[in-house]
Amino acid sequence: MAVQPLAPEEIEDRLAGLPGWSVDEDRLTRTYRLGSHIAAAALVMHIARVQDELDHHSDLTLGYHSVTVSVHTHSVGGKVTELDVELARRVSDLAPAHGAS
Ligand SMILES: C[C@H](O)[C@H](O)[C@H]1CNC2=NC(N)=NC(=O)C2=N1
Repeated sequence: MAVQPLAPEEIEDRLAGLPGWSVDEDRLTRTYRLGSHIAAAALVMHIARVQDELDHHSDLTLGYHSVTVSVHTHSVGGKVTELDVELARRVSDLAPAHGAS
């Protein structure tokens, strides 16, 4: 079955398992803080590799000591789907190894 937008209660349920993440204007988002700009850039690269693996891509904003991840699903008109939740879970799993918080 094709991916479908999640209902508001489904999004709340998924957010309960994704500490630090929130939904803003139909985007699943989190900002990570890192110890240096290079550490932040390395996190961006790691996330980019996972995104190509999943064939699902967030917008990544590289700051001085920060990375902001913002994702929705283009193919359903920019709503939050299970694909976004899966990417958020993958990012949550890999971020601590970068010292991200
Ligand atoms: C052809 C390719 O599978 C699609 O364009 C993928 C790529 N990455 C994507 N990323 C996101 N966030 N939403 C999509 O609908 C999407 N579609």
